Amino acid sequence: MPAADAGAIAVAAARQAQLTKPAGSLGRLEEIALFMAGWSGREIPALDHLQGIVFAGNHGVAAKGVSAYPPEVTVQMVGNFHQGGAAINALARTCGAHLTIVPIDLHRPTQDISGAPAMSEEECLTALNAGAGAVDPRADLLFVGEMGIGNTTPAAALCAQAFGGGGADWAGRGTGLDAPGVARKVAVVDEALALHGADIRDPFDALRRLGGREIAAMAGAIVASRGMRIPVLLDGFIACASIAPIAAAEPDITAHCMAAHCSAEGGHARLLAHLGLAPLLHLAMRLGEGSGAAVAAQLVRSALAAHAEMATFAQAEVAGAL
Ligand SMILES: O=C(O)c1ccc[n+]([C@@H]2O[C@H](COP(=O)([O-])O)[C@@H](O)[C@H]2O)c1
Ligand SMILES: Cc1cc2nc[nH]c2cc1C
Repeated sequence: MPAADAGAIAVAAARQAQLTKPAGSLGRLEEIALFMAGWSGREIPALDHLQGIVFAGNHGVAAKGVSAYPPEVTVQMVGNFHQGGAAINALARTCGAHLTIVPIDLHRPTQDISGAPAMSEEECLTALNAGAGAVDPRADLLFVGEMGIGNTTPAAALCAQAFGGGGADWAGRGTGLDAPGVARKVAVVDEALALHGADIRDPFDALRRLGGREIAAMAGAIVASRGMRIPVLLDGFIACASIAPIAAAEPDITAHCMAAHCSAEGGHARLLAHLGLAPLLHLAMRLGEGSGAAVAAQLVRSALAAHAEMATFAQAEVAGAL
């Protein structure tokens, strides 16, 4: 897998040091500019092609009463995405993202993970490839998000499998479950782990048994982006959980990723800590759809604008540090 361009980072850092501000005073905006320099290979990175992808899938485990909403909302929200009426449509418009909607076999939910593998090998591979194939090679930044009623349950199971712990450590309220609902969800995650845990051989097998189509697709998109040196803004709990199986085996896989935000979903902060990612925002969001990533994309724009447009001390004839 390609690494960031250390030469471009060094040149961009030298530029940062000359801009008219106390050294380091733009804080994480400076880090973002250097991160983008590393993955674009340019001293002054552009953000001309921002792509957002929302993958959608349905989950057999939703029949177990693990969501506050019915599964038909998934296909209905995909309709809303196509009509431009969802939160992500508004947020993508305002951050200047081109939005790609990728529903995957919505008429065919995965199997309930507490009783069977979610997908066959072929189904999981198809979903991974759908994710990889949705990435626009011209993108200079990608954000990934999802829609799938019930998907915080497989996401919790993937986290537990990757980083240890059980349902109680990783299952949260999702779309707004009450306490008995969360207790059901904890039990379902633990059943899935008991059924599959010992058989899981590798990250692909974890995604196949415990994941879902939109989850595997996000993993495919994240890995494909790395191959193309496209940096990625990860959205919430489910988007981050998609890469957990691979990250547990190969921590460097998220080197081209930034965590857009820490969602209100209980396990997300813990998951980000395991991934070694410091979220850009804490907004108590828990929507999914790539919505937190679209908001964070505005920060990337701000970071790159300052990096590209500020005068140097010499240009502005401002005295440097003592
Ligand atoms: O992004 C998050 O952190 C997040 C947290 C909670 C819920 N969601 C969204 O809500 C759905 C999953 O919640 P649930 O309760 O149906 O498992 C799915 O469509 C996600 O996009 C998303
Ligand atoms: C309405 C609705 C919109 C969503 N977007 C992402 N997950 C969602 C879940 C629901 C219920």
